[in-house]
Amino acid sequence: MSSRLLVVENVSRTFVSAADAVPAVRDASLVAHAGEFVCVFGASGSGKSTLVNLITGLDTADAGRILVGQAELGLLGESRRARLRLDTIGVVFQDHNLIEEFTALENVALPLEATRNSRAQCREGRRRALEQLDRVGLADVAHRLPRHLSGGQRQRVGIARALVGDRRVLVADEPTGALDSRGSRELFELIRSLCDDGVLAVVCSHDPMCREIADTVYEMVDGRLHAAAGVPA
Ligand SMILES: Nc1ncnc2c1ncn2[C@@H]1O[C@H](COP(=O)(O)OP(=O)(O)OP(=O)(O)O)[C@@H](O)[C@H]1O
Repeated sequence: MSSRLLVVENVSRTFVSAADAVPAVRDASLVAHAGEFVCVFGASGSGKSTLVNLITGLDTADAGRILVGQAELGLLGESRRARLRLDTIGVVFQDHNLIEEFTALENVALPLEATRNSRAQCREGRRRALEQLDRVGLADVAHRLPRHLSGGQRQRVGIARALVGDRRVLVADEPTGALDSRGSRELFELIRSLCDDGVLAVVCSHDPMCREIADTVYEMVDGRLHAAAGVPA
């Protein structure tokens, strides 16, 4: 397999309040490569969203280390972690989080416009956004508002937005939670084809279809990550 893009090494995260301490992620480790489809399979409350937040630098670990490419997240300040999300790692959630007043194209172009100001740069951003929409099979609905798209199409727009700007790592938290089984299969197959194209996808899901289609499967149980039986980690 090709280059190592993500390393999670003995990572833990406990939420402490006055009343109690919840160990949401406990001593979790995984290694993943460009072109790999990794499924983190687990029940509700097992710690998947916490892991997603740690991998994407939206939250910080109490122990252990996480490397995305060459960057060690624990050594980066908030603004450099935000930069990493713009350059390398994109996130998709169950709720697509699109801006309802913006077209599909405008939504996808948004991450690029955060760092590009001139008109020429904006035009270039739109061109690259259209390229990403084409990659997820939605070039023909680029000018539609999210409310005129199906649930599956909205998730595809979310994936295009997560990858625009040549980001190579896609992290998804229950991306098919709001889709029927056909829509779920189509979305997982899209993610599969993006991986075949070199993207690393880490998909947290409790959908058994995700396990079937992934290259590597981890199970998350009470915050602990286990390589699923019979699957090389
Ligand atoms: N900010 C927080 N403060 C306190 N406890 C939290 C916080 N976030 C998560 N938890 C707790 O950590 C544990 C893991 O939650 P997490 O959301 O990561 O699980 P999950 O597998 O993503 O579940 P779901 O699919 O239902 O979102 C749960 O017991 C949850 O209540």
